[in-house]
Amino acid sequence: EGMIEVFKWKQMDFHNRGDGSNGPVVGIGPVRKPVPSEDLPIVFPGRYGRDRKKRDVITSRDVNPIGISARTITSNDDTPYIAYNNVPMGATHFQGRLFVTMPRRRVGIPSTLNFIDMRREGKQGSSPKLYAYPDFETNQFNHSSRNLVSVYRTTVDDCQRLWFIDTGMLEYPNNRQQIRRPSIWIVDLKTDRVIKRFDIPESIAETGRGLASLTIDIENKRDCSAAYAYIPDLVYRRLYVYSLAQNRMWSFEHNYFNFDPLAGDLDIGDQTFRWDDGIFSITLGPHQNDGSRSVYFHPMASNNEFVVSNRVLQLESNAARSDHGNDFRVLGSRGEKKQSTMHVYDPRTQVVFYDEIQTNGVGCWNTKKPFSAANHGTVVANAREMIYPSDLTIDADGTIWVMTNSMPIFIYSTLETDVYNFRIWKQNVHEAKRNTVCE
Ligand SMILES: O=C(O)c1cc2cc(O)c(O)cc2[nH]1
Repeated sequence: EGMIEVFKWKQMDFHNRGDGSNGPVVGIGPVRKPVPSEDLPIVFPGRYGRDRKKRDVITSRDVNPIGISARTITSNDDTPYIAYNNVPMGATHFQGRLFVTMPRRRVGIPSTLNFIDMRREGKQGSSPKLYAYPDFETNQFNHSSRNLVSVYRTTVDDCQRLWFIDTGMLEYPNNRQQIRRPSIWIVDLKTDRVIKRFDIPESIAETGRGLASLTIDIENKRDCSAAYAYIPDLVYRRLYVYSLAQNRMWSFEHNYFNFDPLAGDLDIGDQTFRWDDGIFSITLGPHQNDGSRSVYFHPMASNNEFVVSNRVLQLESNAARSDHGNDFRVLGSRGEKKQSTMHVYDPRTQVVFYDEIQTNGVGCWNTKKPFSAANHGTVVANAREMIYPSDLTIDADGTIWVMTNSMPIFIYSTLETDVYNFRIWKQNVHEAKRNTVCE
């Protein structure tokens, strides 16, 4: 019942900080060089400008809304590791490796994509150091235009591939720099080789700023090339579709991708602030007999859930329609103060599990029951130890993984470095729904 604390950190640390202090680690973790499938152009900092005009205004994430400046450690831009600046965001488990992302929202982040080797360093309640993935060099954004800049979250598909978006952006406060095109990456987890990198065209997404997650739709495991990625853009409030088979991308717009102006006032970790994040998380229901499936989605600054068929999204010509008719539908409201970052449908229990940011916990909805506030349950809520659940994933064994990262305190106040600020939790899906309305 509830969630089990797996790891906790006061500050995040790395096996390779890049400053020689603990030296490159030899003989642990994958050492193969990733091989991108295409020649990539060199792109210079500033080429893509700061941001598109519409949102050139400073957002509440840049400055404290009541004017008190949060602690910022800038040092100089070359410092490879500044412990305080490392705030983990994503957590995805695959066969003993737990992938942990560290978006580059400050300087001093040695590697944006990392993993914990659970077999070597899986002791419950410990604070393991991170290994860069697929290797340290690929994480050095200033060494090559082929390298990673900033990753928010990852996902593993049914073909044992790790997918993620490199936003291509250094998201420093009041100084965002789009240093190369945002790109979709696919890594084969059996070989740790990069098997695909797709640069997202400027005609689709002006910047990579709001590309914080993606969801992969594969109709049949025997055809791994027939994969679609559904990508919410929380800043420009669009839903992008990438077809691996066609190597093409298209973009949907809909009012349902917008935040709810009445649900943007948040009170988390003793910070009160207003956010305007639009469509944020996408999850897929079960395959129907005709192969179609429901695509559930929600904006973050909203209590509402919506749904569309994957067949609608998969047809590029639908994206160009000015009127989507009834293709996109409102499911309903989860209830007051039920804003959510990530959510995932679990096929074993037919339950959707989701991060709740205002209650600092995990909620659930059994898809066999009508979508009503009364049918949403609480798996766990803990305002002291689960401040701001930033990611929720479910692995192939039916284990839920949750990252809590105290993000609002980092942005608007100061993290205490002698308390545990970051935690990773887990729970079996059947246990998670036990004694809740989701049974
Ligand atoms: O992943 C998130 O929670 C996230 C990323 C991101 C980037 C950004 O520029 C925003 O304004 C909000 C935001 N949320």
